[in-house]
Amino acid sequence: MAAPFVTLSLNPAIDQTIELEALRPGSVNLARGATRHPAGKGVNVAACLADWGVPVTATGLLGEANDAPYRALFAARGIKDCCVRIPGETRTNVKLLDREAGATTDINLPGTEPEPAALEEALAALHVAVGKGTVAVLAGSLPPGLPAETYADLVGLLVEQRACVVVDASGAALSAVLDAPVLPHAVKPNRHELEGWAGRALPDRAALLEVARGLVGRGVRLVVVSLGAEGALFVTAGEAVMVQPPALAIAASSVGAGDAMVAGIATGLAEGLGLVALACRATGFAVAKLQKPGAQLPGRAAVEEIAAMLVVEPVA
Ligand SMILES: O=P(O)(O)OC[C@H]1O[C@](O)(CO)[C@@H](O)[C@@H]1O
Repeated sequence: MAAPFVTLSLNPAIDQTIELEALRPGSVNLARGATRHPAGKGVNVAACLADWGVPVTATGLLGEANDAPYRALFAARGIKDCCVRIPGETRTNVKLLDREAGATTDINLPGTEPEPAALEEALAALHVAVGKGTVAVLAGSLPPGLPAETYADLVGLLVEQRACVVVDASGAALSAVLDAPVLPHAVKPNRHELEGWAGRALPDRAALLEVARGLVGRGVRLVVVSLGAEGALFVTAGEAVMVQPPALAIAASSVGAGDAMVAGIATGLAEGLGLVALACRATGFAVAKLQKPGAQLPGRAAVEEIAAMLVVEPVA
């Protein structure tokens, strides 16, 4: 039977977050401590969906040598584990959390090139899980050796299966998706990723809106541009709104806030929410995540409370 929500993680990562008083590049830095979380964009989206309380299937690739934290995560959150194991380890990405600056420096490794048979098996598992009405989330970088068109080709196949496809990718993989004849239902670039696609700086709201509307004009039904502390811009054919998050202190970490937003978008699409409600839901997910380490939401009531407080501004 088709799953309601499916995520694909072809290049997951264990996030090692190292907490520093202040990051001093080029010097010896004494850490306050470190934590490790099973992560990667698709895994993070799946974890947030599970916290929201909807059934979710995780597909993709995991290194068999260090899959224990993923097994534990999937078991604890009730996520259906359809990930294919490959020889070796899932990469570890390092996040340097600078408490003084309130900023995180990400050091993301390339990951492991999968054998063609393992990739084929992972994609077969994705197609088995997906059916009419499934919200399928393709998120994160591609591992070495995979062509940039990997997501673009998958979008075509998943749309044929009548899934609602959401893509969170960057660089050449995002460009290939946006240049393909069959487009996903929704994309969520950040400013930098959208600038990469546009080939120019997008310094203000007007510039972001113009490019987002261009994508909607090409056939993407929903474009969400995440802007960190500034909030996010949500654009469809008929409407555009900006949601500004409250000026909250980040209690835990900002890593994965974009993934939480993608999970919120996925639930909004599954429920057929209007743009304003979807924008508040998605931003509510992202803001709620900031209060927790790793990809965790504090629970439906807390997310809904945050979503209800958000200021939504129509954008012309
Ligand atoms: O797949 P990418 O683009 O390398 O990003 C992976 C990183 O993104 C995150 O999912 C946060 O968005 C981290 O958990 C992870 O380390």
